[in-house]
Amino acid sequence: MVNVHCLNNIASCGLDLFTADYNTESSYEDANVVLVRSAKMHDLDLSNNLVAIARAGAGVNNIPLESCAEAGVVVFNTPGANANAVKEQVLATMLLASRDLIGGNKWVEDNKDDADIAKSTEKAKKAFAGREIAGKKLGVIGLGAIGQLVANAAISLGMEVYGYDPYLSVAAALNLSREVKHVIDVNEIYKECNYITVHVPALDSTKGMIGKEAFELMQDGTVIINCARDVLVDEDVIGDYLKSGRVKCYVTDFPNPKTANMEGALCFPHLGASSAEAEDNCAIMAVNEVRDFIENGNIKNSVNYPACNLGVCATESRVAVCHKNVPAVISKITSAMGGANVNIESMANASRGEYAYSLLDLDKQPDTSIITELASIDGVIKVRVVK
Ligand SMILES: NC(=O)C1=CN([C@@H]2O[C@H](COP(=O)(O)OP(=O)(O)OC[C@H]3O[C@@H](n4cnc5c(N)ncnc54)[C@H](O)[C@@H]3O)[C@@H](O)[C@H]2O)C=CC1
Ligand SMILES: O=C(O)CCC(=O)C(=O)O
Repeated sequence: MVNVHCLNNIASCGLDLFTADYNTESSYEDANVVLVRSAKMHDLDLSNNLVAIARAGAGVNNIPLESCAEAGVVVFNTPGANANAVKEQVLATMLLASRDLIGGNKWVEDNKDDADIAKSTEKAKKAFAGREIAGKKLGVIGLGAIGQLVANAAISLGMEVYGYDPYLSVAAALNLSREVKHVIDVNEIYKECNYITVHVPALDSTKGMIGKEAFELMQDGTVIINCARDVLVDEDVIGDYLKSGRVKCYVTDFPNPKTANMEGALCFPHLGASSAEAEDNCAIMAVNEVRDFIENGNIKNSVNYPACNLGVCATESRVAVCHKNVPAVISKITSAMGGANVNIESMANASRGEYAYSLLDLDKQPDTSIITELASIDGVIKVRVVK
């Protein structure tokens, strides 16, 4: 039985994909697999039972990736599975920041008992007039799964779009409308754009990336949309720029005591991925990744171990080894197998930074003494008999 613990609500259409070999009611302590959305895992212990964590979503800043790698816990995410939901949220908030639909709706709510509301409407509405987004310039910082969808959608809405992503993947580049102006200096976006939306991961290198220097370059009345993570924008200084009018509106999906009380901030309670479709997509992708890992040892969409795939095991046994990416580990593994007269029928190995992963298909079941021997090799982190 494989024990699964869900730290957050995971859509049932995903959990339903687990067969009777999985117990989805496990405690965290007994879990072999953890499914998570935004729950913070940095202060949780990583038990020896744990082999995989799947983030049903994109951002993994709530998971201690390095400690997991060091403990042989493979962490997955679900790239692109919630991107359309966030794209739609960005478009909606761009419109809300341009047309005072929220103020107008509140006015109706406040005047709902006025028998003459139809007449007063025509007088009141001028207070809620706004501007159109067509013809305006949008800067998209980060052209991954979400950024590219936002950029393309904004083009179809008649905006002029600037995109910035120094690590743009070939796949993302191919999906991007040719009308998006790809800039190599992010300052061009700060100087030129009326709307700026950020879609990068929260990393040490991206924290505070939209700060004083960026605000100083912007035009008066700039709208900033942050549906990525609060730490990307310097929220200690943005209040001053909202007061001065340099920034007209700061949309954030990550309210905190500072922004929730900030005039000019339009805050939402982390709703970007909260659509039924995104929740289903993420749950299905996460469970499929976990099942392929547990049942076949294959790794796809990990954020701390390399991709590695040997398909479905057709030999007597398969062993998976998480290890350090250092010399001689693989030769020691193969000689331990040879010494025990176990033949390696096929093998896959891949590395990612300091860590590596090997899958070995064997002609016979290795006995426990070989597994113990493998586990004791210097540089080996975790050994799992997959079949
Ligand atoms: N509000 C919400 O509910 C959601 C928020 N997110 C957030 O959005 C972020 C982006 O999500 P995806 O587009 O799915 O991820 P992604 O991994 O597909 O795209 C991220 C892009 O950022 C680029 N990038 C990295 N550093 C950069 C830098 N310094 N400057 C410019 N570009 C840089 C990468 O090259 C990549 O193309 C996630 O990391 C997460 O924090 C994601 C989904 C839902
Ligand atoms: O699961 C959620 O609602 C949060 C989604 C998110 O922030 C992400 O995928 O990075």
